[in-house]
Amino acid sequence: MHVNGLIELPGIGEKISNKLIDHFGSERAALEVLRRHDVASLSAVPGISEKYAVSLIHEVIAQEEGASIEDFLQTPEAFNVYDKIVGLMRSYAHTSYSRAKLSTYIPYPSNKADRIRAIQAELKGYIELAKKLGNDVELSAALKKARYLKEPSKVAKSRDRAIFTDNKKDYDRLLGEHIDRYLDVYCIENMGELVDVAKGYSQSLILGSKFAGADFPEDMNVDFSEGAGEAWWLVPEVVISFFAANKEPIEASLEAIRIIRSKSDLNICNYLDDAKMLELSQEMGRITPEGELELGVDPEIDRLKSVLMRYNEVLKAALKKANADLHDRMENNTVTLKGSQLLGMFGEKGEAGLKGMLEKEVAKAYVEVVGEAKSFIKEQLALKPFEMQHVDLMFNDDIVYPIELNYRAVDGFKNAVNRQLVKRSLDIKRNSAKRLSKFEAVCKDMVRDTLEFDTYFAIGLFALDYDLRLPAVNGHAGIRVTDGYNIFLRDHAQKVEPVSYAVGIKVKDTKGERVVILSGVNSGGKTTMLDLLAQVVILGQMGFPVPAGSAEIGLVDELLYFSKSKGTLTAGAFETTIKGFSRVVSKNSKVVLVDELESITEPGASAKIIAGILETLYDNDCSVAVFVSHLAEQIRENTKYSIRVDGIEAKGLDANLNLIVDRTPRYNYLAKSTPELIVERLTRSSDGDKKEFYQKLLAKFKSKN
Ligand SMILES: Nc1ncnc2c1ncn2[C@@H]1O[C@H](COP(=O)(O)OP(=O)(O)OP(=O)(O)O)[C@@H](O)[C@H]1O
Repeated sequence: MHVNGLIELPGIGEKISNKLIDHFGSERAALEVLRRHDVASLSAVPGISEKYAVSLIHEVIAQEEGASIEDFLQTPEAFNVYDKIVGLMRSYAHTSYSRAKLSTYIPYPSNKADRIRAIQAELKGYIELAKKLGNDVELSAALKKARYLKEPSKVAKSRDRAIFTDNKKDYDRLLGEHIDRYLDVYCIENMGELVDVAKGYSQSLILGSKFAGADFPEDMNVDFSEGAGEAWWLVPEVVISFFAANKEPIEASLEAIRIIRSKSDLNICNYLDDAKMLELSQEMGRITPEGELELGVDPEIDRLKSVLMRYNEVLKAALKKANADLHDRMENNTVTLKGSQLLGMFGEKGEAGLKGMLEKEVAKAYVEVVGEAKSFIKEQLALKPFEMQHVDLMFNDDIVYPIELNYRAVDGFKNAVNRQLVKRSLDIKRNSAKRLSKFEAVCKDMVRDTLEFDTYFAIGLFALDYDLRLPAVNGHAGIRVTDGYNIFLRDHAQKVEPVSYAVGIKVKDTKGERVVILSGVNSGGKTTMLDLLAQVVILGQMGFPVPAGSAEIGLVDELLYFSKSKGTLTAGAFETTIKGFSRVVSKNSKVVLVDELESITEPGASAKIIAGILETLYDNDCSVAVFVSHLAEQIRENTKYSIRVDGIEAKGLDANLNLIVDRTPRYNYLAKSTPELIVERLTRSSDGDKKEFYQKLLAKFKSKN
């Protein structure tokens, strides 16, 4: 892009520029978004609507290519046709990225013939691709989930872990990499200091060899980096967070690429071979969108997690059962006291003696019940011997009833399990982060290319659905449409009749006249024909396929489309309209389409004005023009130029006396007007005096022709 700074672009003031820099992080990043024509990212900036984003991209294109959409589409009606076409096309996009991006394609002027042909060449492949992949529901589902990758929300700083380096160089590097956003980082001189500071953390990550082999206190959890302490080792959760936050679009892109490659010849994202695709998708399958490890990745982690989740409920159940069992066992017990034992109660040892004696009676049952409770806990939580040591401590050796748990021991148990989980998760996350970290840049490219694919694929699908074909493109202004149809008629109830027409290009029965009048019956399809020609010019000059069995366009620089005015204009509006027509004077090559200009004023004056405009266009070698008018004869009377008149004729009346219209214009033919046909219908459907009267009127028409 030739634009060096945001502020150089029209439409971007200081306020917007700051907003963009703020949102994208730097001016460079913002310019990159503009350079990519990425409307979707641009319109995600607060305060920037999609419409404004599209207009900014059009400015960028104007700077890059020296071609602006306003230069080509010279009238609101021309814009309207463009907007409607793009609107139809957008409905074929699967992603909001491509939907927005489709609005950035513009019709190019004639000096961009190479660009137009290059787009045509690229689209040719995508039209073929749409035939192969258009009905693939899996591809469509995958593409719908693709979207631009986002930065993950910030990972919270860990209070459990800290990094200790033994040298200033590593320390400065870590700060430079902003690792201190996620972990405390220390540069430590000696062992004493290290042990002192490390006390505040449950895990100490040590970089450098100074402390290797040193005697650390037993309760200190130390981890030595084998390498230079890269991000994946120090803060694997940060590396993983990017992939976790973007799990859906990354996996969707992988799936889309897999389908595209397996069902077509397109080697999309060729920098990612099948082995790498497999590795990436396996790694992605191991993490959850929250950045945790998926269930099943490591059975030990699953077990530890399940222990932490269920231990409370299992302990409660064990306790309840133990108390019930003890109660049941003792319920049927009777104790027989010998007389001496009974008397002993009143002796020196008193009640204590009796309790000691009774304890023996309960002890067996108590030990058995507690033993069963421990086994139950072990079995339910699948505990390991080391964890069972904590469970042992939960039960009192001395008999108490009801049996109670020692809650300090329960806490110790929970902490021990948690420590194991944290350590093991860290190890496994490090492995994942190490493997994933090499894919970060690749993922960005891959998702971008998938979204770009969807943009062209949408055009391919649109072309397939509307049966569009690439036109032949040549240098001199002209349009030929064979078996064309107006795409805006698609949803009409009537069957669309294909039409053929040419202006500025020689076909049978013409001399390739560039400026013509199109006459015809009311509702014959004249406006529909002008719309079709506008569609062909716009799509053709975008490098896109057009709605015709075959078509040829001579490239021009401007399209001027003027639709029918709603009635006679006031003097002021009339003046404005004529001023609008003064644009035809420019020497630029152009296509001019005008619908019934006569209705702006009285017929006599209109015919003179139209004749003048036609002469001006006639004198410009590189203009083509189609004027729809009912005043063909009067216009011809007002000019010495030989202007071709074509006509959409009603061939007559059918058995029900309805008009039979041939929608394809007949060259060099002034079509009968509807009034004449109506008089003919009245003649045929009446008799007697009335028939005679209608015949007389009809004869007037005939004599005029
Ligand atoms: N090729 C076609 N196939 C099917 N229907 C068509 C075709 N062309 C036009 N029509 C239908 O005929 C009707 C009249 O078309 P249109 O408005 O283009 O005629 P018109 O000649 O411009 O009429 P008017 O002289 O009243 O302005 C519309 O409903 C349109 O959908």
